[in-house]
Amino acid sequence: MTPDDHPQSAALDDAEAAYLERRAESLTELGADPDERAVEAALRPRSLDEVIGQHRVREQLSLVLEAARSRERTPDHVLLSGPPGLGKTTLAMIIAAEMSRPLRLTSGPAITHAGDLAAILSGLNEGDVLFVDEIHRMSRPAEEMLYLAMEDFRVDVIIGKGPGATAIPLEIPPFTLVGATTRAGLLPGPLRDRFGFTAHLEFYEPAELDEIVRRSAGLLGVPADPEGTAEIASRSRGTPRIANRLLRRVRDYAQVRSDGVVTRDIAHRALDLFEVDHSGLDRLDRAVLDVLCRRFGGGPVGVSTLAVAVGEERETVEEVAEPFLVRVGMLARTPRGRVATPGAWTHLGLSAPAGAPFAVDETLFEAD
Ligand SMILES: Nc1ncnc2c1ncn2[C@@H]1O[C@H](COP(=O)(O)OP(=O)(O)OP(=O)(O)O)[C@@H](O)[C@H]1O
Repeated sequence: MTPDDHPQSAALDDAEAAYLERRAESLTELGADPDERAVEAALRPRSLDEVIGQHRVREQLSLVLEAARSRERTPDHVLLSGPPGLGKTTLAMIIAAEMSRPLRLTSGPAITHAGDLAAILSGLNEGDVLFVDEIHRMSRPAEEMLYLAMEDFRVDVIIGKGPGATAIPLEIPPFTLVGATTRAGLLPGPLRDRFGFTAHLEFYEPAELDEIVRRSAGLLGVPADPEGTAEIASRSRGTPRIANRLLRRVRDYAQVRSDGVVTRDIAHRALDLFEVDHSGLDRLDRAVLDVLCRRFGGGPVGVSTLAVAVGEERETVEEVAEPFLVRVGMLARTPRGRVATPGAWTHLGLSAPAGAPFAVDETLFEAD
């Protein structure tokens, strides 16, 4: 099925195009190339049935939506958390499509004043789905306004300042808020508690990524053999967005340097060229491990220091590189800072010095 076959396609495409336009600048992986963005949009699953992996979340969400449909009520508010590129925006779009309702999209950093939020909320119609990306970055006053809106479908708009200020209550039609965050831990308890359904998206297994790459290759009309897609999947850091991006780069390589077919050898050569290694680590991942091992003897070292040492924003190291390195067992978080595991030393082809943290006291490490 092509994206255009889907009944909600037109409505989604408008919302999606406008939203992606606004956040293009911040999507470092996607760049501002309109063609790349169009391809990314075309590859998005349009219904829960098309979503690959995340079986539990899919099943839970399907139940929540079906129950709401049968009661003819708007579904409970939904919080989606997990590292970038795992499908939070895609799921928000699907929630709206499955409820046959329009999706309104905004993001936490765009809501700097409570008034910004009041304007968005007052423009909603009954049953609309409001997607707030990076919800943990909303301003405090807006957050407090959102509590009331989520619970009572009402906000108090404050007119004036100081002792003369008056609160004017404003009714809002019932709506569903879908919040997305890479940092669920940063959400204040009262906000988290107001979501009726919370789902944490996990990194994908290689077999699931392989299915995603095969589906995307099919949609893009890229001829690929099974070993070729498996090679791309195994180097995609457990992340569908990266899998799709690597597929596009391997396709480029296959077209320019070969006969256009994605084989294992072509994928191998292309990904080496783009500095994605066999475990899927990219330049930033390797830089983090390199600095940690070579400069700080394996740690422990604070994440801010690590970020400065690799020349990246703290958020990027914390939200992009770190979760993957923890997941593949190369980095651990401890109360005293980040430390390299034996796997990190092996990956870099180095041997851990006698005083490296893991050799000293394993009880230092937190369970997660
Ligand atoms: N389960 C899935 N099955 C197939 N493709 C997927 C799946 N999840 C995500 N994708 C693909 O990965 C791309 C990235 O997904 P999406 O933009 O929803 O991620 P995200 O979690 O919202 O990331 P960010 O927080 O960085 O915006 C989508 O274009 C889609 O094609």
